[in-house]
Amino acid sequence: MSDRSLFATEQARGRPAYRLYACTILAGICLILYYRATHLPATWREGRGEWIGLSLAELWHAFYWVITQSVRWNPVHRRTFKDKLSQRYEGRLPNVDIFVCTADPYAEPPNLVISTVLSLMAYNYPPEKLSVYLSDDGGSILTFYAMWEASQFAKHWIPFCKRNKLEPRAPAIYFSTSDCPNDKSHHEEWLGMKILYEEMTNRIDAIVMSGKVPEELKANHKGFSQWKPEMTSKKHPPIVQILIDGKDPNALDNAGNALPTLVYMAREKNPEYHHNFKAGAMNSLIRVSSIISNSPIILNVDCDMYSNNADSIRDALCFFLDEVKGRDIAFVQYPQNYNNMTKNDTYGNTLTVINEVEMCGLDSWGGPLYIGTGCFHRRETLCGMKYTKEYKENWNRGSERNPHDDIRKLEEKAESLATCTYELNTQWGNDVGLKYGIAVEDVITGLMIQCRGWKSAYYNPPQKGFLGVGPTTLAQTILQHKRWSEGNFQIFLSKYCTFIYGHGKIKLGLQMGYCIYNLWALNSIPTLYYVIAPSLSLLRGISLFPKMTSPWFIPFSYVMVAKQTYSLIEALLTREITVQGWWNLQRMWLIKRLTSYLYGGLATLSKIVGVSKMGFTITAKISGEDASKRYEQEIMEFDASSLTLAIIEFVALLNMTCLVCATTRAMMRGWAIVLDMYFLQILLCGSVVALNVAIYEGLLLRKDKGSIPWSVTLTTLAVVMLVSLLSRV
Ligand SMILES: O=c1ccn([C@@H]2O[C@H](COP(=O)(O)OP(=O)(O)O[C@H]3O[C@H](CO)[C@@H](O)[C@H](O)[C@H]3O)[C@@H](O)[C@H]2O)c(=O)[nH]1
Ligand SMILES: [Mn+2]
Repeated sequence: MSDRSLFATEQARGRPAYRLYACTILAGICLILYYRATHLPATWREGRGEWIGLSLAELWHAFYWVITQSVRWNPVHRRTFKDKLSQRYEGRLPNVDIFVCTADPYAEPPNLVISTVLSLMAYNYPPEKLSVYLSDDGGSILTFYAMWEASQFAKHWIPFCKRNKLEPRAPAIYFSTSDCPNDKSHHEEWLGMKILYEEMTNRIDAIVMSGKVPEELKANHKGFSQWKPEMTSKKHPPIVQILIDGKDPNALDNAGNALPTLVYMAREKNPEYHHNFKAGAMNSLIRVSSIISNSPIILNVDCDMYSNNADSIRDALCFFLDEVKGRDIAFVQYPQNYNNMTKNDTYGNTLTVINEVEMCGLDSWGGPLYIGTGCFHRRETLCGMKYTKEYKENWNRGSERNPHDDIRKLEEKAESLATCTYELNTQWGNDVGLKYGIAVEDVITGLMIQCRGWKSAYYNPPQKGFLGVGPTTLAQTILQHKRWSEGNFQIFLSKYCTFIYGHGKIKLGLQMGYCIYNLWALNSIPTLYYVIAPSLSLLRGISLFPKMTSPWFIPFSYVMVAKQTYSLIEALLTREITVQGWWNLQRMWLIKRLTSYLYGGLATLSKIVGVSKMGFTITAKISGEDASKRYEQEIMEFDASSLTLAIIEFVALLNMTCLVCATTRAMMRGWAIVLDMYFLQILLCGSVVALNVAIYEGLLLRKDKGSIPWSVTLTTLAVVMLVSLLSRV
């Protein structure tokens, strides 16, 4: 590492041990496959069909396991040297634009949005170099009103944060988690700020509830006049309002310092033109910002992802400004962390394994995926530039506006860049900007950037950079993962399939890494088969695994036990997952495969044959009081649709039935014989039952609103009985 480096890359510890372990698993898997191929039952009555099915499922799992090794082979961790950055660049730090996306004032309350916006405006960074843009896909005057309030409150909030070095700088979070300081001098200031903040949020809440902004308030800003009664969220002209112009010498906070620029944008909406969801919003922001601030660096966050670390911009710049290793870095991705997870993470939403293990592994092959939020980009690479050795960034770039220019004229020009027709017959959404047509616009865009020769870096500091709101019910979790698995599978089936499109452009390890997610959807069928066929065979008295006394028993049991043990150790080593949390993760692993991935896969296929169109269901950021209480108590909320629940319940009840039958048989015939014949099958079936205890509770024991309706329980029970009987004929 040279002295001038602004960041360091370190290899994760324990790799030789891991690789040794991986080799033993690989050997075990080969033996299993060999055994399957050479011990095919002679007749169909003896389970030949099930055997073949099981072999195929195991073949798939073996392949998928190999794919997942890419990200565990050589993980790396990054460290930054911010003091060196300040020493060398303090006076000439580049301008930074920040893009925040919101889409619906009711699903994403304006108070949540502005708390995020305020946290970003208060970064520990020269305010005159900072511009924050909000894209409002709801085109709502309520959100605009909240933004206007935020622009006023910022004058108090930003100096308060900087003076007291607060963390986090999202007021909603700060005031709900910190207590009033004891010493008298700060006491008053603190209380005053809290009251100011609460009065503002109360005003905003009241206006959001009433659904309209009172006339006398509209007089406060010219922007309100842009809204006309006939406008709806689906049909309205483009609106751009510069709420704070950082270039205006009079735009100062109450300590006399400059303020960051703050811009509200609602791109034009018209049902006749497809708006391409978040990708469309981002592309409009790229254009609108290009004439207002045009900074070389763009940070992109979702409206719920507030800044939790005031130094994140400086950290990210350590990567970009490193003269040797930073030249080819296109984006710096932070992990997606949530602030609303319970201790044992009922729905396995913390993404800890992805954040702490897999992203670090991807980083060693050329960089993590772009995951849509908490990501710093170079403007040029987002706009389609290819990497060449000669490329030199112009860090001084920024719009050369005259502070006395007519702001309304500038806004009008910006509005003309955010119309529905602007992109017609252009490369926007294709080679320029974020890519359209794929449900995970972020992943595909990042992949295309990497295939143009760029790298990315993953930065996961101990003080988390960004925190957002994760799903809090089963239905939301399933829905989010359906969108993700659908979009990822879409990539795999398109011409952007990493093995083809990425071939020769990105490393094989990275191609494999992408496929971990691209192939989520395909995991559903083999998993479904694996939790049904062996259990049904158990019921029928067909043995599908080697006897306990056979030497082949060893590879099977080794792979099963060692993989689970490793997964538990990996989880515990992150220090963020409890044992109970790991167990919940295993349950969700099963549930996601049986629902999200299955539906995601089907949705992709139906889109390819043209039956359905792409959608983007926003993840809810608020939930009812009753449901929130159960969430806090870590009680599962079975609010998913009946069909979704039916699959989970079917698998749970079927395995229960099979386990009961096997136990009865063992009691009649003697445990020794039955265990020898069926040990692994019973183990598998028993594990599924153990994982599903929470489901049985929801089905049979609980009576609260979050439990499973009796109609669904009875229907599934009837189907399970029918299937069990039929299978024995
Ligand atoms: O038409 C739309 C739909 C969504 N959004 C915004 O997109 C963001 C992400 O939506 P959310 O419902 O929170 O989805 P998540 O599943 O939490 O999002 C993850 O996955 C998405 C891709 O599926 C990425 O775009 C996100 O950045 C990533 O956080 C939010 O800020 C929305 O306001 C829009 O701006 N316009
Ligand atoms: Mn989100």
